[in-house]
Amino acid sequence: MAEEAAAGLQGLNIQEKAPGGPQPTVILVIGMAGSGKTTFMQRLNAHLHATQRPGYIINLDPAVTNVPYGANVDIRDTVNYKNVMKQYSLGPNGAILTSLNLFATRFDQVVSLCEKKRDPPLQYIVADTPGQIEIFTWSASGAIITEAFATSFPTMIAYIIDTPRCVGPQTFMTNMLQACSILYKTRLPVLLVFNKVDVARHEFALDWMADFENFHQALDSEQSYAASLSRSMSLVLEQFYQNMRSVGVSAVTGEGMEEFMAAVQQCREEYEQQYKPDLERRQAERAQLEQQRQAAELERLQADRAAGAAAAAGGNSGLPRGPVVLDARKGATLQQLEEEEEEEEEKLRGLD
Ligand SMILES: Nc1nc2c(ncn2[C@@H]2O[C@H](COP(=O)(O)OP(=O)(O)OP(=O)(O)O)[C@@H](O)[C@H]2O)c(=O)[nH]1
Repeated sequence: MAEEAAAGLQGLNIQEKAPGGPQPTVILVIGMAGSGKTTFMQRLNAHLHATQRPGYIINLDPAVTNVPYGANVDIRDTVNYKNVMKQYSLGPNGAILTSLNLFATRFDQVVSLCEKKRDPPLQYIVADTPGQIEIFTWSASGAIITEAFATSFPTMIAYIIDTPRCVGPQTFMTNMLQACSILYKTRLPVLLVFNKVDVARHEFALDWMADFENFHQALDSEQSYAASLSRSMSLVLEQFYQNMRSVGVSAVTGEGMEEFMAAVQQCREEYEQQYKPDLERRQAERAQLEQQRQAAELERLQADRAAGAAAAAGGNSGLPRGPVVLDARKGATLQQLEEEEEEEEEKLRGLD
């Protein structure tokens, strides 16, 4: 595995694929800057090792200076973020986005690495994403990477939340809206991971999600426009909360990690029952549309060829050969018109 990381993606020759057995679950770790993604990755990696669940760790953050967990694939081995910044005269966020775009073009190779036969077989593939959340969730490269995983493996999103910061109802609402938008964009199972429970317990958040009146009470003291927006949004999000799984963890102490693993299993089941049939339906629809497009193209091509052949057979006049009835003179054929024309010419010659 170290060799793969050291080699980056250069010159990979992946031939052996894992046989039919159960596929590993992909956990995409997403969250706002400072929510504790990297620390959580480190904890999860340690937990997988301790409980003997073979995992494969991927770092997709090109700007991170220190990766405290041993990544099997690291975007930094393939793309140099600082060079990208210089070469394309970009700022830090533009360079992260461009690095991710460059990496996405070769992501099929990462998927092949994940599919490679191993003994014991992989159970989990965990990917850390850039701290600037929108660079992954709202970019084409983020969508390509997510879809590449989701079409190959059971995939879910672990949305990391900084619990102590969410004690403020408006920060809580901002986090919920982000999670909701990710759910609707990717359609993948999303697990809300309330991190840092060693600093602040997450039960208040569960309470707000279970009953919006409790959330409104928390907002009572605030009269700003943002507070009233949060109040309205809590009603909109009621349905979203009902379908949402959540778990409280501490990436520092390791609390809640087994509950997290159990929730991941439930998300995997949800993927199999809901996302996969939907994905297969969308793929079938896409294939049917492609078939229809090809049939229409073929028909157009055949019509063009037929018209071309007819034009060639009609000589330079461009008119089809034979006694074709012309519109301008009802009943007159091309032959008749030519004869009449000759007669006219003879008459004129006679006059001369
Ligand atoms: N007390 C406590 N602190 C935590 C926990 N998880 C992370 N932290 C701290 O939160 C800060 C941010 O953690 P990171 O893991 O760097 O967060 P991140 O989301 O990867 O940050 P970016 O890469 O900048 O987006 C660090 O100081 C961590 O030590 C936790 O469970 N408990």
